[in-house]
Amino acid sequence: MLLAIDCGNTNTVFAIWDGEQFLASWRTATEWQRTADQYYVWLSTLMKLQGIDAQITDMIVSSTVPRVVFNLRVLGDRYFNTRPLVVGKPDCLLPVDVRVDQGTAVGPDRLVNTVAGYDLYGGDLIMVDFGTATTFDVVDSDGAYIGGVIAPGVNLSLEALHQAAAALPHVDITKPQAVIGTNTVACMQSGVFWGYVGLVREICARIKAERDREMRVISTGGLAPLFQQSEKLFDAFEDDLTTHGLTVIHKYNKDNA
Ligand SMILES: Nc1ncnc2c1ncn2[C@@H]1O[C@H](COP(=O)(O)OP(=O)(O)OP(=O)(O)O)[C@@H](O)[C@H]1O
Ligand SMILES: CC(C)(CO)[C@@H](O)C(=O)NCCC(=O)O
Ligand SMILES: [K+]
Repeated sequence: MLLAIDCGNTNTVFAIWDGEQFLASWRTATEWQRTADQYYVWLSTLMKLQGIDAQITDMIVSSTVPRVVFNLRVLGDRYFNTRPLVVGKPDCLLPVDVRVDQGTAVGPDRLVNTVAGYDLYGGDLIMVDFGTATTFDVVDSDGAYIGGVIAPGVNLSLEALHQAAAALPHVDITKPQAVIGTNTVACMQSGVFWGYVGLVREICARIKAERDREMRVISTGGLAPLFQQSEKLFDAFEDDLTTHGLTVIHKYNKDNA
């Protein structure tokens, strides 16, 4: 059984797969201080609750926070007797090329999204991930990652307004009733919601123009459906794109070991 871990700057997802079959996933806040023993108590409790009793034999990790990797390695070593594959490390092979400026350390989540997108949809894609940051990953016709765009995340933008301006409250994102807000919260939601609709449209249009071809736009991340419900920004939405990509990379490394 495979334990696939996707650590973002805000949240970490643990997913369990039996071959091609998805069994369960759980989400926790990302905290680099958490020890292997803490992870194990949490994880084994949830596995028991879900009735998963088979042993974990393999682990793969994608982490945008380098410091958490140490304790996840210890988790594998101490409790599952396995050495995790870590996306982005030289001993983790990728089934696609990465064509960027020399010395660039591409976020492993973006590489994993590229692999997942190519596996599910083929080439010529724009993968949009609404996480801590909103990222656009451009996938070439042969599946290569050829660069993209990093924009501030939706929640981060709202939080920045709250942090920087004394009179602006903490606000959760939602689709506003109108563009013209008649109270502070509505004004903030309008700015971020419609600003984001414009951002996604403009960036995708410019990527397509720069590539001079049609490209499919695939979205992932908890906030994607909120944007899609009002405007058709994406050709498809994938709920667990990153964990799917992790299974593809794990299999590729097994097959090419
Ligand atoms: N309707 C909604 N309104 C506000 N927040 C939402 C809504 N739906 C989902 N979310 C939030 O979206 C986030 C989705 O998680 P996702 O994995 O896409 O990004 P993240 O975990 O915040 O970022 P990262 O992967 O960078 O850590 C969660 O934090 C969830 O609380
Ligand atoms: C952009 C984020 C924060 C999105 O999670 C992550 O992919 C990252 O830390 N990237 C490193 C820089 C890059 O991808 O070019
Ligand atoms: K994510």
